[in-house]
Amino acid sequence: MKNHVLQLENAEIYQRDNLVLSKVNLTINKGDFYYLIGKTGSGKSSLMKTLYGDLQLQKGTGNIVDFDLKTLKEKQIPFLRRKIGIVFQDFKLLNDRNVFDNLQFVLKATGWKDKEQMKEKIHEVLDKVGLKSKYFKKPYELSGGEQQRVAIARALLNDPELILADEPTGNLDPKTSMEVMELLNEIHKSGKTILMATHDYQLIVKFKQKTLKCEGGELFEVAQQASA
Ligand SMILES: Nc1ncnc2c1ncn2[C@@H]1O[C@H](COP(=O)(O)OP(=O)(O)OP(=O)(O)O)[C@@H](O)[C@H]1O
Repeated sequence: MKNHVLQLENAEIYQRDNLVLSKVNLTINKGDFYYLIGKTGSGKSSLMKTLYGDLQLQKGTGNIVDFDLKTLKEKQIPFLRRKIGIVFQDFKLLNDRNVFDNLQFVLKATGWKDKEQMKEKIHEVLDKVGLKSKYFKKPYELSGGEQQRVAIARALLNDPELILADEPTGNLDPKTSMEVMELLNEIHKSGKTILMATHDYQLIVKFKQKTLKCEGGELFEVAQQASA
């Protein structure tokens, strides 16, 4: 039985005409947690963007949650994004609506219709991130850590096969970063697969996981406590 949710073989990652990473070979299996580290400009975000269909995979092969990245068409991208949860550094919540409506917006956009089922799902994911009582708050009424928890709840809505987190603690202070990391760790332990780009070596040392590094235009696995 196929066990991987992501597989790249001899992939080349481009930003326009610039080759950012070459010879990328990567397999992420169900239940894995990988950090993605590397100096600024080394290609972490470019790799992430390729994985969620924001950049086209031009060379090599790539398969993510059963989508072929090489032949991925614009109209398939929303379907790909239903099967992966994405968490960004800057949360990307809609400030003109409350937490509940932020989450309902995503459910409606991904095909949910039944109001009761949506309500149940929203309360379930908010409960998971410890924010059940704050569903009526607007994002700007929440702390940075709480906003990131909402973004994580949003990523969980469609029970994703893979969570891609691009610097999820990048805008948070060290204590809040630890709390968000503990949450991601819990989510991982509940069976989710996670790939997380980060600069935060304190987190990497405290929460040891397998680690990939972008360096010199290539990607490779490193020992767990490596520093940049
Ligand atoms: N939109 C873009 N157009 C052209 N080149 C880009 C674009 N975005 C990034 N690049 C270039 O691609 C390379 C990799 O950048 P990328 O953002 O993937 O690095 P990163 O490791 O995520 O850096 P950071 O840690 O600062 O976020 C850099 O040389 C960068 O200048």
